[in-house]
Parts: sequence; C-alpha cells; structure tokens
Amino acid sequence: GNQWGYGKDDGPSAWNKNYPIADGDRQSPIDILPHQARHDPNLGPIVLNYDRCTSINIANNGHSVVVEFEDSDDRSVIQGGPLDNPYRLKQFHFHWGGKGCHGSEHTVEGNSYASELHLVHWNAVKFKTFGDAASTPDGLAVLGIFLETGDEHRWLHMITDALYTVKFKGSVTDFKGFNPKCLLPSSLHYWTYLGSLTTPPLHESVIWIVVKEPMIVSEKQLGKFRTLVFTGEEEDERTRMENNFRPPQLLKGRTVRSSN
Ligand SMILES: CCN[C@H]1CN(CCOCC)S(=O)(=O)c2sc(S(N)(=O)=O)cc21
Ligand SMILES: [Zn+2]
Repeated sequence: GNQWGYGKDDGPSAWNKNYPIADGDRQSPIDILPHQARHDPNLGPIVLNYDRCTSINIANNGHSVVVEFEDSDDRSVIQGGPLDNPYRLKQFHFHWGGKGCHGSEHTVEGNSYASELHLVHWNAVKFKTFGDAASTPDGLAVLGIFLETGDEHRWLHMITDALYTVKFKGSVTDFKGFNPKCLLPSSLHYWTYLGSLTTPPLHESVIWIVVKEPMIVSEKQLGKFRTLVFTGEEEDERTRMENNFRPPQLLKGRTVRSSN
C-alpha cells in the first residue's frame, strides 16, 4: 500500500498527498484546552468490561507495537460516556518520543506527555466488520491514556519484557492472557470529541475519549520502546522506532466535552 512514516519525507506533513482527508474537518489528535471544554452533566462514566478479554499476540507493524484481541463476541467492551452502544476491544498500541523528548499525540494546553496509549474499540452492533467500522463515522471509540515518566509502572513490564521479541517490522509473537485494565489510571475522568485515526488512512471514524489522569511509567520502561525499529530484519538500515506521533490538528469549530 501507500508508504507513509514519521520521517522528513514521508511524515505527517506529507500524508495529505496520498490521504487528502488529512486536511479534513475532524482530524486527530488535537490540543485540548480544559477551560474551553464544555462540562456535560449528561456524560456518564466510562464502563470497561475487560474481565473476559482475550489478548492474542503482540506485533511490530512498522509504525508502532500493537497487542491484538479476540473480537468475535462481546467479551471485552467499553460502554457508557458518550457511547450509544458497547464497542469491542480490537487492539491497543502506543505512540512515543525520542530520549527525553515528548511523544504523546494529544496535548493539553500545548503540553505533551512522554507517550500515549490507544485502546481501539469498534461498534459491532452497527457494523459487521472492523474494517467497515474503521471507515465510517463513529464506528470506532479510542480510549487515549497519557504516559508520564516517574516511578516504575508495576504492570507495564509485561509489555516491555516482550518488546525484544518484536524488534523488527513484521514480527509477531504470542501474547495471551494480558488484560489492559491493569494499565489504566485510578480515575477515568475524560475529555471527549469527534475525530479521526491519527495515522493513515486517517478515517474520520473515531469517537475520542481522552483520560485526564496519566499513567506513570519509568524512563527505563519507556526506553525499551525505543529498542524497536521501523525497519524489517532483512533491511540493512536499522531506523529506531521513536517519535511515531502526529502533531495536533486544527479544531475547526469542534466542541470538546468534559466528564466531571
Ligand atoms: C498503522 C495503522 N494504524 C491504524 C490501523 N487501523 C485503521 C485501519 O484499519 C482498517 C482495517 S486501526 O483502526 O487499528 C487504527 S487506530 C489508530 S489511532 N492512532 O488513531 O488510535 C490508528 C490505526
Ligand atoms: Zn494511536
């Protein structure tokens, strides 16, 4: 397919060549201004039912590290908040910066976090396939969690200890029995707005739910993500996987709502 990346020539500023929707009216990520977000008392809490979730594998897709889930039934869903239906967990992945730099996609009052976790869910009530949901407005709900550096995260080692097995683009290894609920911060207060995928094909299909409280991870844990490479094992250059984030896009009149 169309080659895109995060480099000088194939990065976010060049994506609109092959994906003109990059200049669309509901693109993501955005800079969130908490004081301009509309507090909406009708926005209930986000409810995660991940107790019977089934992770399958962990993979390097040449853009990020992704953990995929079994999504043939409603065993792991997110609901409530701005969502009219339960949305099924499909995968989660991360975006991060270079050493000492910031790498989140959403920013808050212009401030970036070190990294951002995306838990991708799709509306299996309204759509037959994930692909259909991913290319239709509000077919996806992505839960975004900021990562901030500080103390070691007690459970993140389960991911970082597996990263050496997926160093190269195209590598996939078994990754069973991981429940991402262990990654979530204590409070799930959030901002929500209508946006898009933050990578090509940039479909404007996402209901974004960005959690206010970051998860705390150590610099050492974050450094392990930077041992991945964008390139395949057979390629001679080794391009360190880092700075795989899209910068904030124009709000274009959208409203950001805030749970309490
Ligand atoms: C590298 C491609 N990333 C894509 C892959 N998918 C979309 C296309 O799938 C069609 C079958 S996705 O829906 O899993 C998805 S969610 C996000 S993000 N960063 O906005 O949470 C990016 C992507
Ligand atoms: Zn993402």
